[in-house]
Amino acid sequence: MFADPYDFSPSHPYRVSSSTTCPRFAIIVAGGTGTRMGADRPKQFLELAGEPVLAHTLRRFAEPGLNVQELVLVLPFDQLTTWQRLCEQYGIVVPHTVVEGGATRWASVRNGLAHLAAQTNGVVAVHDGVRPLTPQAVIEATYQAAYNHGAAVAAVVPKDSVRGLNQQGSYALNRNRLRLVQTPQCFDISLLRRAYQLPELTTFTDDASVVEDLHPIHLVEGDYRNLKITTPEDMLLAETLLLRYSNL
Ligand SMILES: Nc1ccn([C@@H]2O[C@H](COP(=O)(O)OP(=O)(O)OP(=O)(O)O)[C@@H](O)[C@H]2O)c(=O)n1
Ligand SMILES: C[C@](O)(CO)[C@H](O)COP(=O)(O)O
Repeated sequence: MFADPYDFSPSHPYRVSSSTTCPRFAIIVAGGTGTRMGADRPKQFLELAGEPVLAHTLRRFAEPGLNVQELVLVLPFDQLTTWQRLCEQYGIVVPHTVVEGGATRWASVRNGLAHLAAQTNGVVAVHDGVRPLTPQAVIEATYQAAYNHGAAVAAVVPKDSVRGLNQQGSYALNRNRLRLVQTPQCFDISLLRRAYQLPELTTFTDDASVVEDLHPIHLVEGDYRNLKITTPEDMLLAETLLLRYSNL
């Protein structure tokens, strides 16, 4: 269904050293306000199974087996002390660096990337702070695939039928030729930096859409449990999944 993420052909330009020695970084974007959630605070701070959503997400990337060197957390500029208080209240001790976000997701990623300006070599993952259920295997496979291909994104096959809209009404789309895109989205760090030096477009919805004019995007099999908390019912679903799958 997906191209093999472990393509070890010797000629690939991105395979310059063994993947275990290639530095890994992560930018967790949590600079949004959560308008669609409609809660009394940004959804990344809501309590999910006893902890803020963001604490679950950070822990996924702090797993020792992943070997992530630096975790950059992007927050709304006016919520830095809120997060500091939550860390104290819930005893969140995952090492991370906090960076102020921007007006759009694109601007938040760019700020996170600016913090990694000294890093010239390695793979960087960009991940939504509101995806607290990403399995380790998906994170590892996406880092690996970016090491092998330069740019890799987790995605799943749509489960529902899909229709496009036209002047007459709507028409059926072949869902076997479509993918629903998730995060993490992992990139060679120099490639991502080049892409984020270009102007922001209104068509950008994720990092793959920022990079794709410069480099092909390799798809890695994602996971249906890797949901993005967007509207209130997602909180119920996420809580159920977290309790059911404690060892994702
Ligand atoms: N200026 C922004 C906007 C979004 N994000 C982050 O990007 C991820 C995906 O965005 P989305 O689910 O749309 O979050 P919000 O923008 O907070 O939600 P909404 O669109 O409903 O306001 C979230 O982790 C969000 O915090 C960000 O870092 N900076
Ligand atoms: C990046 C993303 O999570 C991939 O599915 C998604 O595009 C974010 O979209 P949103 O418009 O910020 O909700």
